Amino acid sequence: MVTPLLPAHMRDVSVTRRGKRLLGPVDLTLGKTGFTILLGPNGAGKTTLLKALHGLERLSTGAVTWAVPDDLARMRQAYVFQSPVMLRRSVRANLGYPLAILGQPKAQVNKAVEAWAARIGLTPALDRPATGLSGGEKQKLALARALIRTPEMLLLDEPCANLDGRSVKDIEALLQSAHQSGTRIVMATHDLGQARRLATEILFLFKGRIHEAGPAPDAFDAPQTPEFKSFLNGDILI
Ligand SMILES: Nc1ncnc2c1ncn2[C@@H]1O[C@H](COP(=O)(O)OP(=O)(O)OP(=O)(O)O)[C@@H](O)[C@H]1O
Repeated sequence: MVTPLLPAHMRDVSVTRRGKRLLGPVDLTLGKTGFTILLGPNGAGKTTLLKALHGLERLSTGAVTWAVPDDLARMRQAYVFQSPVMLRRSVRANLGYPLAILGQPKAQVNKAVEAWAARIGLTPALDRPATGLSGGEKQKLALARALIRTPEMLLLDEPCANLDGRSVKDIEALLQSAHQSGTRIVMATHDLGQARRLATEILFLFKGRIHEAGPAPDAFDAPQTPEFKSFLNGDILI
């Protein structure tokens, strides 16, 4: 039997750069299932926390541990950046890339690519350069490219920033479906409506620290900290 990736633990994690603490100290356990939404004002440390979890940030103190060794843990996660990074190749090559580097046979890669292209409405664009897609199309492609190898954990940094309603709806549907299929999701967003629609669990960050953590309906209905209350009221936190 394959050892599950989760739970993951952040213990006393902090990130300091040029004398400024960007994150922490943070203690956090991510359970085996759930859709965690990271909320917080600009500069609260959401991106830093996501990167620290994925091993992209040098930690100043503490450690992130998974139920499997770090190198295996990394391979079983996918990270979607706020601005999607496209290979200067076709949509087909972008979508198939994660499977191709795993050495999967071409026919199998093509089958998966075509199924995912159909799901995200990009079948007609398969042989066009990915760099020419619209913002919404690029973000859907980035998400499909992350999901094509069914990661156990998906980390997303504001994947819907600057997208129109149609694209947001499509991306949320893909995320809901991945969550229902068992992918553990941690996602930063500025959009409270989106957080209410998607979250099973909320983490509210302010000045690099977690101020609120808990099940989503409770956190929204009865916020425990003055900072999260103010944030939900739309106040400007400084
Ligand atoms: N490499 C770095 N060196 C110095 N400061 C940094 C570095 N990276 C990020 N910061 C600062 O760290 C703080 C936290 O940034 P982070 O991007 O994690 O916040 P965020 O909550 O994701 O913000 P936003 O919602 O604006 O994306 C910010 O004040 C940012 O300017």
